[in-house]
Amino acid sequence: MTATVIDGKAFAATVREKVAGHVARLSEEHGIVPGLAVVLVGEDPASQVYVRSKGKQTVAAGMKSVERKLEVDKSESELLAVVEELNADPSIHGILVQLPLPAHIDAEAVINAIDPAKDVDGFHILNVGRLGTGQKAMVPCTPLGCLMMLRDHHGSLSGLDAVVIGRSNIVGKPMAQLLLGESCTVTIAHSRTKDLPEVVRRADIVVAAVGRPKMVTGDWIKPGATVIDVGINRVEDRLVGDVDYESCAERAGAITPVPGGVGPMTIACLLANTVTACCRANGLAEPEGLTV
Ligand SMILES: NC(=O)C1=CN([C@@H]2O[C@H](COP(=O)(O)OP(=O)(O)OC[C@H]3O[C@@H](n4cnc5c(N)ncnc54)[C@H](OP(=O)(O)O)[C@@H]3O)[C@@H](O)[C@H]2O)C=CC1
Ligand SMILES: Nc1nc(=O)c2c([nH]1)NC[C@@H]1CN(c3ccc(C(=O)N[C@@H](CCC(=O)O)C(=O)O)cc3)C=[N+]21
Repeated sequence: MTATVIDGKAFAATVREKVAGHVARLSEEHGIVPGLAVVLVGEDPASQVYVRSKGKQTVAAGMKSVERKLEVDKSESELLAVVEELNADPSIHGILVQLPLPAHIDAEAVINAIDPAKDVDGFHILNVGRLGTGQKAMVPCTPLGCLMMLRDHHGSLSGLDAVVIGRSNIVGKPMAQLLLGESCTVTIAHSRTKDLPEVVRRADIVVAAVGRPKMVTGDWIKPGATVIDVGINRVEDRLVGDVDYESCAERAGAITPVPGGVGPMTIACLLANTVTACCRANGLAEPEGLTV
């Protein structure tokens, strides 16, 4: 079998088009412009690329984009002061603090200082709890993007066996919650999982979020399974996923490429979450098709 390629880049363009449509309506009917603020501490080159790309796409969708850059040696309280300022700014509906933060800053404290209504990353403890209990939450962008692609490909996910490799707070755990919400039978695998290949072989849906280039190989994949590759690894100046694309594409029913898969969907969902947050903040009906 040769897998269907799930084109995240094209899908993301359709999400951004929907976002732009909602933004235009907000502006025409209510005079409201959604605003997204991205805060970057330090000068990590990869982070700079993402932040620039987020800013450009935010503006292209008709929204306001604010970038706040802090030098790498700024203190936690200086960063918290920036977060407080953005929390209080009525023109800002979404706040994203780019991770990872330098080691001298307590990332958890910073995330939980963001107004949960503006937490477009969905990392605030209140949004994590809401997602876990099935209440209306801000949903983390990467898992949200993965779920949109899975729903589009499968329709119903009910009863499918899903294996999520990775248990981070930003990808693995919220991904597992979303799949559980879709009535999948969910297994979360991690570095202590015994016989990972055998666990993955049971899966109808595999989501790899590990950070190890090409770790998942074709012989782990149940024929016809859907493989979602979250991994972004820079190897000799090339981007490589956590999935060995060539061997997995031979067995899978569908697969996302890297680049051009989950990455573009993550940014599109960030824009979508900003519009959702803006509508909620203004007591307006939630735009359809932008969240779960
Ligand atoms: N496309 C996108 O938009 C995004 C991509 N990413 C990418 O996704 C990947 C994962 O990111 P993130 O979740 O932040 O990473 P983390 O490093 O926070 O988590 C990695 C997870 O993988 C597990 N793991 C590590 N080694 C193995 C192994 N040999 N076998 C099984 N599990 C293992 C770890 O297990 P344990 O908990 O036991 O240590 C951990 O749970 C990275 O490549 C990152 O760059 C991340 C965010 C967004
Ligand atoms: N608070 C916070 N929220 C995040 O969502 C967050 C973060 N911090 N820190 C870093 C990770 C990583 N991440 C990516 C976003 C887009 C691409 C993306 O667009 N990738 C393109 C390629 C980009 C390139 O060429 O470098 C692709 O896969 O096709 C990748 C990775 C968001 N993250």
